[in-house]
Order: sequence, then C-alpha cells, then structure tokens
Amino acid sequence: MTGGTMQRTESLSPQGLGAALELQDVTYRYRTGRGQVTAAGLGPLDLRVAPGEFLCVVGPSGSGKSTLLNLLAGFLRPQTGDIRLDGATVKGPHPRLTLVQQEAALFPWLTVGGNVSFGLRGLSRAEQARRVADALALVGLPEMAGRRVHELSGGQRQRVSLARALATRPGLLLLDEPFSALDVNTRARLSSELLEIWRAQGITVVFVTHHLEEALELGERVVALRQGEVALDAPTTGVSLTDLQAALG
Ligand SMILES: Nc1ncnc2c1ncn2[C@@H]1O[C@H](COP(=O)(O)OP(=O)(O)OP(=O)(O)O)[C@@H](O)[C@H]1O
Repeated sequence: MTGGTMQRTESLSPQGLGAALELQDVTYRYRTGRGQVTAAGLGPLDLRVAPGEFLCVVGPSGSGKSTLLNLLAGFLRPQTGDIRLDGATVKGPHPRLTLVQQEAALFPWLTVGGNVSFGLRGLSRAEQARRVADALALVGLPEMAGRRVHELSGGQRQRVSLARALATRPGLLLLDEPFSALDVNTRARLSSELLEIWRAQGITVVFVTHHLEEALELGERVVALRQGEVALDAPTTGVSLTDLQAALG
C-alpha cells in the first residue's frame, strides 16, 4: 500500500457515507472455452481505498481495468484473495456499492424518475420520491423526473445514470469510463459536477479511465495497471503525466 491513503479522513462528509475497500492478494484469470486457465486477467493485487477517497485507475486496453471493476462490483469472484467492503467480504453484488458504466443503460420504457427509483424498490413511496428528487437535484436535473429517456441528450442520460446510482446512497461508487462517449465540454462539466457531488457526499469513488490527464485532474490518487498488475500507485499531487506514461511503458 502506498501514500497515506488510510489517513485521509478529512474528505469524509458529516454523513460519512464512504466505505472502506480492501483487496488482499486478489487474482483473477480467465479460462478458455475448454476450461484452461489463461495468463489474462488481474493480479495478484493488494489495494486499499480509504473511506471517502477518490481513486482513479488507468491503464492501456487489456490491462485489467474492467476485470478489476467487475471484481469490485461482485460480478466476478476472485480465484485467490479477498475483497472486503467495510471489513466484510464481497460475495456478489452489494447494496453498498454501485457501478456506472460507459453508456447509460437506462430503461427506455420508464420515465427519468422511474429509472432513478429502479433500485429503490422496497423503500416506501415517500422515501423513493425523496431520494429521486434529491438525486436528480444533485446531478442538475431537478425538474426532469417526468421526462422520457428518449428525449434526453447523451450528457443528460449519463446524469440520470449517475442519479440512479446516487439514489441508492452507495458507500462505494464505481465508474467505468462514465464520460468517454460525451463531447469534451459536456465531459468537463460532468467531471466537475462529479467532484462536487463527491465532496458533498463523502462517497468512496473508484473511477476507471483511459485518459491519464483526466485521472490526474479528478483523482486524489492514481493507480496505473499494466498487464494486470499495479505499475504505479501514488497521490496525484506527486505524479506528473510523464511519470504515468513512463509507468505504463
Ligand atoms: N471474457 C474474457 N475471456 C478471456 N479473456 C478476457 C476476458 N475478458 C478480458 N479478458 C482478458 O483479460 C485481460 C484484461 O482485460 P480487461 O477487459 O480487464 O482490460 P481493460 O483494461 O478493461 O481493457 P479495455 O480498456 O480495452 O476495456 C486482457 O488480456 C483481456 O484480453
């Protein structure tokens, strides 16, 4: 583990939503159709992310970023080691964490509000309505609950996708290239909005991106993956673009 990340308690909001994440000796190797283990995958990986920390993960295509996110989200189970969220092993999709993907996967037959409340079944109608309103306000779409998804721009769809994730009040927000399909200006606006939300909510964030500059601008800390292993893990204040490029080879 590097750089004092577990001491960063000052970014915790009073709500203290952020979860602690810990990966210990995690490996995952893909198998061929015949069940033979390949060299492709991830690990062995040790990583700790402190409550309320904003970690960016970068790496070239095939370096293991999606594998890492799928492991963190509980969609894949590690073949060795342990992934713990607030001390408890992640054994599958977990209510304290949520994943926002590159393309907003919204249900076209539901309204914006219906999409945002989708993960809130089981809560009272009043609580669902409150959370939908709060989440849409957080992403800057306060009046959009009744709108149809097909009426939205790409940036608005991604905002709704983020609102849907935030409405579940996650402790850990996983983001997989969430803005890469958007134009440069929308991307910059959404990035700064995400930072504001993170500061206000104190959520732990793991943000995967191809863009090294984006990682350095957004994250408090950056992990660079290369062929499934950590090539660099450091606070972004102490890393230059050249350092990152050099680490990735
Ligand atoms: N379903 C799969 N079966 C076999 N190998 C896989 C599978 N998915 C990924 N891999 C391999 O595992 C390694 C890591 O892939 P992964 O998708 O995690 O990389 P990535 O960094 O997310 O790439 P990209 O940026 O292109 O999405 C690569 O060598 C890839 O070819």
